[in-house]
Amino acid sequence: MDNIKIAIQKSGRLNEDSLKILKDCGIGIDNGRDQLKASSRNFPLEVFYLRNGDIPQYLRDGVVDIAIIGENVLIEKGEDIQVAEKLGFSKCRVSLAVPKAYEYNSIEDLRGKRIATSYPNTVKNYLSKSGITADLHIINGSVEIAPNIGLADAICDIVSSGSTLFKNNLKEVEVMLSSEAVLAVSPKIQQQQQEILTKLLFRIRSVLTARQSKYVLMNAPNDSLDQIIKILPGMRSPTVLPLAEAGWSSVHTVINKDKFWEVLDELRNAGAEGILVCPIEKMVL
Ligand SMILES: Nc1ncnc2c1ncn2[C@@H]1O[C@H](COP(=O)(O)OP(=O)(O)OP(=O)(O)O)[C@@H](O)[C@H]1O
Ligand SMILES: O=P(O)(O)OC[C@H]1O[C@H](OP(=O)(O)OP(=O)(O)O)[C@H](O)[C@@H]1O
Ligand SMILES: [Mg+2]
Repeated sequence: MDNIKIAIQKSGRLNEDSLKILKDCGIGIDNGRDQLKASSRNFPLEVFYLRNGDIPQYLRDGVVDIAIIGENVLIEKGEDIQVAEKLGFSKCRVSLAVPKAYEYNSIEDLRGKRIATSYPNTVKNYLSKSGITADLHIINGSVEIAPNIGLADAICDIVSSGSTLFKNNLKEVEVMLSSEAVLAVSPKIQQQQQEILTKLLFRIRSVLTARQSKYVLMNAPNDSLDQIIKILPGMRSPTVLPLAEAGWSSVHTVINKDKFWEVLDELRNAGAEGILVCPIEKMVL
């Protein structure tokens, strides 16, 4: 069987988490330093290490079959390319920002202004929805410095914690889109590679579901069991096993990791004790 070719970012913010998700899928990659191409030893997959910004074109040309890429880059350069799955890491937004001192009222304030950005199509499309055009200065990095050196009146760039904006005396005024890493698919993918992709997606989804979930165990007095079971937002009904001590049971379930803290107090008030929360490695629904 032929391999499926996957592009991942060579270096930068997506590289480590992209390799990690493949590893969590049980895909071993012999990763020679400075290698631009590597094969898996136990899955029909070949990895190409590329620049994030170049990946849409490689997908379009069919040089690679799939890729892990920032959704924001697809929106900017590859609206024709399909997303197979959102991967839950490298979450950020693409926003417009202006100097802190500027009294911003609405998008109208940007009409005819100079905007520095690496995302010209995204900005143009966003402004055009309000019938606005601006003077775009396309730069590849350190965009946030542009207003301070007199190059632009506003910027459009990636915002995550907001600390880069803060350090450069800027404020976020419009969130144009939210982004995360995604698995994108070439429009030229062949049948054989599509079959490998189906297998890979099954593994990825099992990993993503497991990352979202926790295995929770607790001891509970039998007369509180009904109440505790009602509180637990489980996959299905929890497992209840008798403890050696009469009148007590052990309750096991799987819950969404964000939900755990929400229900913890309720569980304790209902009489649950010795609550254990364990990570789950893979979860097949
Ligand atoms: N501060 C951030 N927080 C979270 N995600 C981010 C952040 N900055 C960038 N990203 C996401 O990670 C992707 C890669 O960003 P990074 O800065 O590593 O590379 P790049 O300069 O966009 O790409 P290239 O590989 O072409 O040099 C971005 O497209 C975006 O989706
Ligand atoms: O809101 P924050 O948490 O400060 O993150 C936003 C910053 O992160 C990215 O830059 P990066 O560090 O990737 O540098 P780069 O410009 O060289 O890509 C992005 O271009 C912003 O500048
Ligand atoms: Mg960056």
